[in-house]
Amino acid sequence: MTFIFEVNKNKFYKLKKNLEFIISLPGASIFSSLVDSLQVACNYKELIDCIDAVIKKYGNLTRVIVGTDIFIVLTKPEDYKLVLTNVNGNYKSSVTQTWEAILGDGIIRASGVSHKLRRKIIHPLMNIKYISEYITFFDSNFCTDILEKNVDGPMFDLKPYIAQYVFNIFLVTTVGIQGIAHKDERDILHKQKELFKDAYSKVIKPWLRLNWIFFTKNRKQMCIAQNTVLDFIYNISPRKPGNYTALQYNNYNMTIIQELKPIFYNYYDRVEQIRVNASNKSYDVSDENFLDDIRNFFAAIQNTITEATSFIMLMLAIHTDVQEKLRQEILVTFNNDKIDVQRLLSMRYLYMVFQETLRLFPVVPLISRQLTGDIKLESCTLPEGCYVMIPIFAIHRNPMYWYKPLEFIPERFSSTHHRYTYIPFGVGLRDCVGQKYAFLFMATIIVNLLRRFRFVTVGNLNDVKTTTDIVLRLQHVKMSIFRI
Ligand code: HEM
Repeated sequence: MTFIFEVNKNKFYKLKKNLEFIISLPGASIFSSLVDSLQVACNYKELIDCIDAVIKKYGNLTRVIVGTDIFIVLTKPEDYKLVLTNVNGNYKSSVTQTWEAILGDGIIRASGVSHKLRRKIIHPLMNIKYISEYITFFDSNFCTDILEKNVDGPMFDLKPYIAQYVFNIFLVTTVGIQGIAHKDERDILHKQKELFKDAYSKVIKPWLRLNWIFFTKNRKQMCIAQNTVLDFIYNISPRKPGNYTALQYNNYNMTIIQELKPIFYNYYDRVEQIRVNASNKSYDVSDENFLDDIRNFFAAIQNTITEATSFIMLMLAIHTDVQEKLRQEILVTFNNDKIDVQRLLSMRYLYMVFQETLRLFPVVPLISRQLTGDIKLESCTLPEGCYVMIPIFAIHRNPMYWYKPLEFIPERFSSTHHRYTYIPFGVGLRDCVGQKYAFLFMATIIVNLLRRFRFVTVGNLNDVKTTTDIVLRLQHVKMSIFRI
């Protein structure tokens, strides 16, 4: 009894300390934060626009309410660097609970020892040496061949074509499968997208988390969507947990590529090594965790690369001078040769275009944490238990750090900038493990597209329409293509 009392007293004091700190911060009143939060929930405002407006008004270290939680927003590089590189800033915030249907207990949501172990396994597998082996798969004619029917035709949406290509490359590089039955592909991608939208809705409209009240048609659809994606992952996984049985066994028409060691085969070898060597048996990756990590890679690769490549292609179609300059670099570097990593990495202008697009359109626009201990900043101490948000989108468009922040100027990356004002892949202990994979894959697509086609669109940067769920997305990528 005394123990329970002590534990609750402790919790109460932590909460009190937390609230007192939040209220002491300069910024909008809790009441007006609540009004902003309701406007987002009712979709009168986009979350990232709302956060942007709050920061513009109140600056660094302010507060916003998202759903049921109050977040402290950090925009000063020195401050968020201290949080993201501190072990007390290693836990994801409550927001990620709503991502469970998409990510399960995979590495992106995991915390503590389980996260540390899986990151230790995955991180080395994503270095340039390993990723270079996948270049021959990134570099396929399929990427350009599927667009042939649109040459000299009317405007069309490029995004579904990129999504189809990314799906194929995800399969071959992670689990070594080529030639999946195409009838399922659209359905799986569509259901994954619905799950993303649903997870985001639950963040900003917390009442939707009460599944038992809202067991509506939508909830049933989400259960079907979740099971479809899980079944797909189960069917493609090289290892299957004993206690999971696919609802539908899809006998995909697939070929296993023998000459390649895909990411999750390497991953499993490392798990086996740990099992043999570890004296502590709890230091292990369960088969369920293994499956969830494939599911996380599916979500990460499919969504970030499809959206980021779409943003780059749209920027090139709007800024035809940049497109031409990049094409010249591509022709000088490769002409019609097969793509290799050394030459890809030598292309400075391509890298600038990549960086500038992710500055304006960071496909992961916000990151958040819940602190597991106090963190001392220069101006104050963030208390244990508080929620912290780092608005990458707003930081990348802050005029204090960027000259003409709303313009697309790849050349700005020809000179150095403050290391922590540009963070599309996050920073510190949980930064993106897939950044090299992302760059090499996207760079290969762009080289192949630009040396075969010219891309043209109508409108300018102000006409670009985005939406956010967990990822920043383009609504569509309408353009025409012509042969070079
Ligand atoms: C343009 C493409 C991408 C962008 C902008 C991006 C961005 C990010 C960001 C900002 C984080 C940090 C999240 C946080 O701190 O809470 C992250 C984490 C992560 N990313 Fe990416 N990502 C991209 C592509 C990829 C790809 C292609 C993969 C897989 C091959 C991947 C796998 C991951 C994983 C597993 C994590 C979690 C790392 C951890 O928590 O330890 N990402 N990504």
